[in-house]
Amino acid sequence: MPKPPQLELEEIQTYNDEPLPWERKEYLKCGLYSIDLKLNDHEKSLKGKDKVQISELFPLPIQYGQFLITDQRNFCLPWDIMTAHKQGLLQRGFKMIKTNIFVDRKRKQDDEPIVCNCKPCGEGEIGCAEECFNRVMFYECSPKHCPCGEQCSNQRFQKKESVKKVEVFKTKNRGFGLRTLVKIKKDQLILEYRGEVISKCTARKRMETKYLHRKSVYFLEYDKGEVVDGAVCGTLARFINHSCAPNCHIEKWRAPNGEHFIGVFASNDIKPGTELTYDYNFITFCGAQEQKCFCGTPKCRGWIGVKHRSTSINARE
Ligand SMILES: C[S@@+](CC[C@H](N)C(=O)[O-])C[C@H]1O[C@@H](n2cnc3c(N)ncnc32)[C@H](O)[C@@H]1O
Repeated sequence: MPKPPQLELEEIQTYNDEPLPWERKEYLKCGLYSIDLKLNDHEKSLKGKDKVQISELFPLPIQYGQFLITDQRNFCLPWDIMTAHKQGLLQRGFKMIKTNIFVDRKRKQDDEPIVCNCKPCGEGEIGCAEECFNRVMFYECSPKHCPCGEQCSNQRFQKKESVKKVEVFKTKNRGFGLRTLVKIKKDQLILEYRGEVISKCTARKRMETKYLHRKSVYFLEYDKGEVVDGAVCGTLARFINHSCAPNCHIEKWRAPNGEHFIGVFASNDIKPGTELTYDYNFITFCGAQEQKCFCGTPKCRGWIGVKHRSTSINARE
């Protein structure tokens, strides 16, 4: 059996904003441990340490605890953690997450799903193709309610049908970028852009504090008054750079519970080894102001972000 890599417990993320109960739960679920999130007396006594053992944060049962700590077993890291580790993402303090984290409000739970009028199809046929009115409206069908059942092809985000073989690489002058290792077809969903869903007010606060000296910004408009922040956690989509002549674009799809899926889609067929890019200017990329563009294409406009538009976080409120 191959030896599992030795993972250092990561540096603890600290958040200055007082967390709400569901936010704390969501962070813990996603493995983002923060000293500031745990405020009982025992945890407070741990403050000031750079690194904390998980067993210190969650005291283990008396009889079983010692066994859990000392027992050694081989294990295989899950694919996404392993990939992130190999690409050095863990060291950069970035976590992959499976769903968005809602920081300033609760996730919507039971919105009335919109059901299409497609006819159930025979075995081997594809349901909810181009004519499906949910698809036309950029709504994903609900697995529980769609008349096409298992054959519905309009649940790409929910079925996580993204391109798995992509790779983070270091560019010459634009930080890290993302490229595909496989052929991608026009209109294919490449990746979901996930992160923390925050209000524009929180986004502005973050810009003025913890992101003040950061060169890279990871905000993407989620809904009216809200943005997805992919800086601390998200998917590899947050490594996609801007280009004035891009090969991808962003689409926003409605989820059956009333939330949204933000996706990076292929604008044309893309060959393996090609860097993935989209145009930040055609979607609100709050905060990415006055950055020089180094996309290097003949169509380059010289700047990325919202420099020449009145859509910054401040201007919108
Ligand atoms: C969403 S991040 C993209 C990933 C980023 N390059 C990284 O290393 O994490 C956006 C940031 O990447 C950089 N960037 C993206 N596209 C660029 C471009 N065409 N020219 C210059 N910088 C770019 C800018 O610093 C921008 O704020």
